[in-house]
Amino acid sequence: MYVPHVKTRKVAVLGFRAVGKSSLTIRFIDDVFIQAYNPTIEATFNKTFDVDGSHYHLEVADTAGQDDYSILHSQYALGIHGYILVYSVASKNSFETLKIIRDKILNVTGAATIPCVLVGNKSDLQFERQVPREQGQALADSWGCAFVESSAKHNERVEDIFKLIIREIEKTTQHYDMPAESGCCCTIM
Ligand SMILES: Nc1nc2c(ncn2[C@@H]2O[C@H](COP(=O)(O)OP(=O)(O)OP(=O)(O)O)[C@@H](O)[C@H]2O)c(=O)[nH]1
Repeated sequence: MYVPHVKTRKVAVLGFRAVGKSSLTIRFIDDVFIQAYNPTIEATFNKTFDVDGSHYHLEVADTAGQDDYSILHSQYALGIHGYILVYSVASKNSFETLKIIRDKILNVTGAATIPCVLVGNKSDLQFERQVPREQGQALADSWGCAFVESSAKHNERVEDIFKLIIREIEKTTQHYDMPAESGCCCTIM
């Protein structure tokens, strides 16, 4: 009997408070949207899905909202294959804060670059927009990462975020699934 090989990948969802990290995660996992705001302490979710013909078991760490002065806990820096960095298109401050968050990840991991997807969430709030799409795209280009604007509320581009992070991880980590005897090591684990 053919048993498909499942690759396990761990990602962390990081960003300023109330940008929609939990909403995106829960929309992806359970396809629901919760209007009420409940600050996250931390939560881990799991989902198995297919990307580009491969099976993935994705572990998603939904983190507490960060500000400029928050300490990045090491569990979100080590053992994570990729990062989903979320701002709200209706909050310039949340966009600026992401630059600091990414620097903290680079500091803690010691990596020069990290597999990541930059996400401008709440794209449905067009009349409250403070961050033009072009600015998001330019930041993602400067980081060499994928970019998407999403709406957890309207379920727009949500699954794409998780497919994109898998693709970003695979670009840099083809060797994760090699047998241990091959003597390979991982970059940011
Ligand atoms: N209009 C709109 N509201 C959203 C969207 N995503 C989330 N929200 C709302 O924004 C608020 C915060 O959402 P959360 O998902 O709790 O945000 P979070 O980033 O996980 O919050 P913390 O964990 O406290 O940092 C809630 O009231 C959500 O309903 C979206 O795409 N559009």
